[in-house]
Amino acid sequence: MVIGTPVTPLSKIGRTPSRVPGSRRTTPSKFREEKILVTIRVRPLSPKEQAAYDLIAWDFPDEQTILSKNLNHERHTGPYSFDYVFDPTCSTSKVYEQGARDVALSALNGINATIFAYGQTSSGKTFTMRGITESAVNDIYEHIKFTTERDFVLKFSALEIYNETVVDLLNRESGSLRLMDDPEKGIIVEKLVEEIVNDGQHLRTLIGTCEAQRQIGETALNDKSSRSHQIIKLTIESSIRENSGRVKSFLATLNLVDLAGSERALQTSADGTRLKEGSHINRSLLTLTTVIRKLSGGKTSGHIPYRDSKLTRILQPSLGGNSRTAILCTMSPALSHVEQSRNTLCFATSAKEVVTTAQVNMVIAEKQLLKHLQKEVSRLEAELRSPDPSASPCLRSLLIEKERKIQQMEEEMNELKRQRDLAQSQLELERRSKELKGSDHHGPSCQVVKCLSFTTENEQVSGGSLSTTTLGRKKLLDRQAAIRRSTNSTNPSMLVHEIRKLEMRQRQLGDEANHALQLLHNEFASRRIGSQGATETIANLFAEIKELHKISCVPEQPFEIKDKASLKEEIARLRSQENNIASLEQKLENVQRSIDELVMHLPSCQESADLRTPKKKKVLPFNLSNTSNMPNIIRSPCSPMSPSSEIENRTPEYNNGDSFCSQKRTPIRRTDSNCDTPGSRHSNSVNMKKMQKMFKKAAEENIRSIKAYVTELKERVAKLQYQKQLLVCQVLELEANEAASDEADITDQPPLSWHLVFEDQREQIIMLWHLCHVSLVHRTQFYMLFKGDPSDQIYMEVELRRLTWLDQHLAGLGNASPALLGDDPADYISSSIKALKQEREYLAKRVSSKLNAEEREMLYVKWDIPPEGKQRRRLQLVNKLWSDPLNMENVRESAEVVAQLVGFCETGEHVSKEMFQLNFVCPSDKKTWVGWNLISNLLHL
Ligand SMILES: Nc1ncnc2c1ncn2[C@@H]1O[C@H](COP(=O)(O)OP(=O)(O)OP(=O)(O)O)[C@@H](O)[C@H]1O
Repeated sequence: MVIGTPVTPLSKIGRTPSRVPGSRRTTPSKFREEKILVTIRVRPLSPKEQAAYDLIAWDFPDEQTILSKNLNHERHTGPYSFDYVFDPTCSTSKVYEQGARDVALSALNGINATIFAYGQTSSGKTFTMRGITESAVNDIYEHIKFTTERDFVLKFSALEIYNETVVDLLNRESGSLRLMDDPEKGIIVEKLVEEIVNDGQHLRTLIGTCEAQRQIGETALNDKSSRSHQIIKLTIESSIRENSGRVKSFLATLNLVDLAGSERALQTSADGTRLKEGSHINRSLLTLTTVIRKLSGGKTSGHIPYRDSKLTRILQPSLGGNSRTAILCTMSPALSHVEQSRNTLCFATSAKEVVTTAQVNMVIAEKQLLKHLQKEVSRLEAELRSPDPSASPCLRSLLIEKERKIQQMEEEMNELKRQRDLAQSQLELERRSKELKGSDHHGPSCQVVKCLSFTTENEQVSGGSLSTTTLGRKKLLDRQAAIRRSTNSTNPSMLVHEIRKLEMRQRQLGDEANHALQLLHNEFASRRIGSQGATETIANLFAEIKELHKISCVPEQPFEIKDKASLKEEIARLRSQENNIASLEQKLENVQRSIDELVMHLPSCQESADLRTPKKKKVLPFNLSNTSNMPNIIRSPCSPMSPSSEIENRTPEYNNGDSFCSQKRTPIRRTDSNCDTPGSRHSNSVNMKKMQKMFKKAAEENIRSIKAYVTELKERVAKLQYQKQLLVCQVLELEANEAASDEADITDQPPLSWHLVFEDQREQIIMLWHLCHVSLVHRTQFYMLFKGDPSDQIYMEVELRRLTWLDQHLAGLGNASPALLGDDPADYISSSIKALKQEREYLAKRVSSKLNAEEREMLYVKWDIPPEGKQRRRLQLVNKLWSDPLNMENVRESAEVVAQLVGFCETGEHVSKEMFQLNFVCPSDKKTWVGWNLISNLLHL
């Protein structure tokens, strides 16, 4: 039978706290107050009593109550209530189970316990205690047998108090032993032999020896009357080794006390020695009764006469002290002993009011540990006050680590500052450009982000992530090129419809580019400025734009898709378009470069303008009064987003009839309209120098404005390209679905090659997560969910595309035109880094609750985290998570740890693949994308 932890009935919990004599000997952890467990055992009538036709004088209406039968027609005695009342039929094992076991086994858990039998002579104390002791010994060894995680040491000692003399029952020769007050341990019996118990049998032998040594005498009531109080003391120490390596020990004593019986000299017919014994017995029992009575009155201070007898001195801790206590009161049922029985019941009634305050006793070693820890704390405090790196290697390495981090942070700050300065200057440019554009808030710049433009394979990516490794970056550049090349798809009608829409926009872009070029041409032609080179450049640009227009011109077709063959045709057409888009991009690049060249020519323009002053006089469209309207005059051409009504060039106030300025939607016509107008004639009277200066300024601004616009066009083409790629992703998804029903479709994607592709893509994704400061939780979820299953293909592709795009965006932030980012671009990166930092802090808080001590320790050792400061270690631990994108071991372990910290498992109980949905909705809809959200929200995807 396995012995469980003893439990005290709630009803036993007392109210009155009491002093704890003897509690100083060990380190108590917590104490609990409870009343003494008091039970009554009534033995059967003895043969002698039966022979004398004695009657049973008591009734037992229930298990808790006893009352007299009123056989002599006297008044009723009782009823008396106790924790249990055992009638003459009850076995000793039942008495043990209900009246002693719980208390006795407390000693196994470091709580002192005392069980004693009290009663009139010959009432059955020794009989009962013998059975109790035997059962307790059995239970204790049973418990030890099944509690393998703890080491137990049992020590045995025994004494008797005979005629107020304490005698060692294991060593009678030692004579009378003295009682001593020990400040730590309370009352101790000097020189009392304590023997270590080997096993249960050894213990039984020792108990037997003591019984044999005990003073027994024959009285009229009992042939073998105990003439002394016997106390068997079992000290139980148990130790357990905790995870921390600290040994935790409990120490408690179980006292098994068999008191001598109270007796009446008359009844026992005692004389001589027996009379003397009886008088000592009675006196000590009287003291015990007094002590119990006083304690039961709730007295915790004041005089309690413990010292009036050796019995009460020794039992002091058990009576209202640091002990759980059970008193078994035995009585004869006989009518002839009813008076003594009443006394016993009175004693029991008092005893049940006594409250003890038992505590779990930790072994003194804990105090030593505490002292040691205090010393350690003082030492560390002193070290912190005057850090001496040479004194502690750990501290030194921490300092080095800190310095390294500070340096790294400084570098990051410098980089961010650099990016901020760059962005500020770009913002300044944008501001000026906006001033020129006046109230037009609907132009393409409102919709487009500069960074959408793709880099070529050979192009250097500037302003990229701070911790990019060359290897990782090179792979990503390769990937970007690969993405541009990749187009393989089938063609559902919906997608074709989408693609056609995009193509329409593409055509519009071509138109706008054309307009831009014409405007540029007109600017130069009408002013007759620029060199021969500039004229040639413009001519070339025209040709290119024409070409561009031709490319993007797709004949309108109905979108209806009839069968699979036509789907394939459409896809094939799209594939051919891919190159056209690339070439469109290239051409816009050329346009931009050409414009750059023209801007370079501006100083010479000024010179030539000065030289041709007389001619210019005739053609100058401006005078001083219309400078405020200049932004309206030199606005960019309309975009598909801009309503035509907003793009008209307003007529300057003072030149209402000016043909140049009054043209609507067609600034080109300015060249056709002769500047020999009333306005121009009026300008002849204006100071020529001032006009020249103004013209030069206007031309400059105009060209810059066109340049900015072409940049935007380029961006929009890039975005178009990206949108097309996303559509291709969707086609891939459909293909994957189709594959389930049509195996032939996947024959060109053998499992082996997919596996290799998967590994490659995963490495790239991991690197991109790192570069783009993507949330660790997102990384972990994705990593755990997608393990290379063929159905993961589309998810991998999409994740890669998203990240590639985002990475390009971040890399382009440093040199992109501000194009309505609105805020400081450096903020985007820093806010992502900040979000990641917050996420790490959040994870650090979960380390101690989600990882057990062993797991933590293992990771600390594995990741070389010095043993300094719990909190610091946790933070260092989470800082190592997902910190090395090239180390797949680190990646795998990081994913496992983060999964454990946030509490999701590989089976995807809390996450699903659908979370990484393919329809490219704004990622802000996804709850888990902490870092990604911040960035992508800003991109207006
Ligand atoms: N519950 C019982 N069932 C049967 N016999 C019992 C029971 N209790 C006691 N006896 C018998 O009664 C007699 C007296 O018991 P015991 O010696 O235990 O009394 P005691 O209270 O210890 O007396 P004393 O104080 O004189 O030592 C013994 O012969 C014992 O076997």
